[in-house]
Amino acid sequence: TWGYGNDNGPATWVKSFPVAAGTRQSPIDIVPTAAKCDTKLTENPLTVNYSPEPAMELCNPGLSVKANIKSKSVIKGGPLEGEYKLEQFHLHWGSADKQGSEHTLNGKMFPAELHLVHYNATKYSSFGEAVDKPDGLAVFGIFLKISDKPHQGLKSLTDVLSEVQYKDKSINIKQEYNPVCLLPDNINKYWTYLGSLTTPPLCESVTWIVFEEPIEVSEDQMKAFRALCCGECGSAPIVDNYRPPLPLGNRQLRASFQ
Ligand SMILES: NS(=O)(=O)c1ccc(B(O)O)cc1
Ligand SMILES: [Zn+2]
Repeated sequence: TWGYGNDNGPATWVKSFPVAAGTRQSPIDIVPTAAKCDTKLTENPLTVNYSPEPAMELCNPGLSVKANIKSKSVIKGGPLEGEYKLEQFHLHWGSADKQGSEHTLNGKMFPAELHLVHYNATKYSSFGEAVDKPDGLAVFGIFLKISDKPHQGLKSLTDVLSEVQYKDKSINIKQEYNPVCLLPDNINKYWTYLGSLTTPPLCESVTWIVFEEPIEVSEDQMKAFRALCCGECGSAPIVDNYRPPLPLGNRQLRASFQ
């Protein structure tokens, strides 16, 4: 099956998933000077209405770490038509701080990138129905950068990652958890473009919203992600689970700010 190794990594995915060679693939390199500031985005601010998740499920599907959301947490506005409901969030990270993010900023990689995955609940009745529709999904991309202080919101998760170290392990976070704690302070400054899932099946169904402001995490928190395993005890660590950027082609990258 697909992965991030030499024999099954991003360059091989097109064999089983021809859309990998499509015209609206993700991630991309974000070049702020090439983005068009669109006042329609500022006039219609992005609104986030997240709710606390009691007993949030955290799992290790083998190539990342993922939290599944059951409560009604929704977003709308900005580039979105209708209301999009949070389905899950997960991350991509590197084996070292010099790499790990999927989107890049003027060619620069961040140590990690957090994805909050939403589906168009106005038009579709489930994530599964929305996942392959051109207006089906909206994903928040949030860059992580290293600081000397841990990220408090992520700490509830990084402190228990050892309990989902191996593939198919899952736990419930006892303390109720509101994913709003994962967002940067300023969500009014973002870039948006039409793209895809960054892993197979690579569906071209995502309106990407990538925030300018990173969230700050500690080196110890990065080490906790890098200690997760792809399989059972003794299997390789989950690291470098990122797809490198694809050409923007003739897509328009829009900015919500000057
Ligand atoms: N990495 S991503 O946010 O583009 C993403 C989200 C969901 C799925 B999926 O449900 O298969 C795959 C990739
Ligand atoms: Zn992702």
